[in-house]
Amino acid sequence: MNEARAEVGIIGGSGLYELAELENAETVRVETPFGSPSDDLVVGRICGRPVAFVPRHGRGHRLSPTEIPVQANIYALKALGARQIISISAVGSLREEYGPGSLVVPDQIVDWTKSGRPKSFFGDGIVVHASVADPYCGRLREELMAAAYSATDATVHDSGTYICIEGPQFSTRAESELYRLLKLDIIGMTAVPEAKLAREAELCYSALALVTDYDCWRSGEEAVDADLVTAVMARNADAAKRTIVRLIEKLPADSECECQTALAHAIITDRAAVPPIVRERLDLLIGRYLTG
Ligand SMILES: CSC[C@H]1O[C@H](OP(=O)(O)O)[C@H](O)[C@@H]1O
Ligand SMILES: Nc1ncnc2[nH]cnc12
Repeated sequence: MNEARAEVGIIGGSGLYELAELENAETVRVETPFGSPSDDLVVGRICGRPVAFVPRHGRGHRLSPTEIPVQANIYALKALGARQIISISAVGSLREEYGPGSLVVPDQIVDWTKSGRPKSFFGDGIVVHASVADPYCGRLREELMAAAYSATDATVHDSGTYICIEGPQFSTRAESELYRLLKLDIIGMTAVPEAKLAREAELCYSALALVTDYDCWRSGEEAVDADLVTAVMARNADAAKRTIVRLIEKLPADSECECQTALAHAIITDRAAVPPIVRERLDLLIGRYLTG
């Protein structure tokens, strides 16, 4: 296993494929029992704190939301030592008040994915039922909001439900209207299974969502397309980067959190029945719960 080289992991989304703020940056290739991450990771320092970065779609945006090796990305960040993850995403808005250019720190997720993306590290002889009632870390959300307020002039929304669709197509107008009727706030294609796997890996996980568009529900507005998302992200990526730097600058060094014991009451399988090969594969994630 790799040495602990990161405290914080950053997952970059559409429009955020590099993090120039990382000092003494070094590229590292990490292999995991769940395959290769989206791309090489970069480890370095921000405000003296060790940080690892991975672009979830790969450099050059080669991976569709369905193709992202999310298990490998989360596992690789944990293997490098990260205990907290900040996810950066472009999202569409389903509400008038969440205008393009604003930032949202979501607090809930609705999973509307359909392809059967791998959503758990577990199975093959071990059953783990983690709670994702609150899929984002409350403590890290507070830190992230404070950082966004103080480091940017953008409007920051302190809550929002993110509906994760399968993609890669954007929604139909009827779908977009349906999501609005359901009182959902923002829409994207990547929060699932990322948030769920971070919880299974007992990592604190919070997201900074950058609103790029009004999807296709708003009359008088062009329906979203990829070029629009890219253009708005190009204008707003700096706000995300400033927020990350401020967050890391202020982040307490010893943040104890319940996310870090999320599986303490989640493993239902008789420990004696867990196959040795599964034990070995999951050692980094749950080895401490399988001893004895
Ligand atoms: C480029 S538009 C659609 C694309 O953007 C969002 O990605 P991410 O969450 O990684 O910023 C959305 O989920 C889609 O993957
Ligand atoms: N309208 C939208 N739908 C899904 N994903 C998005 N990412 C950015 N805008 C989006």
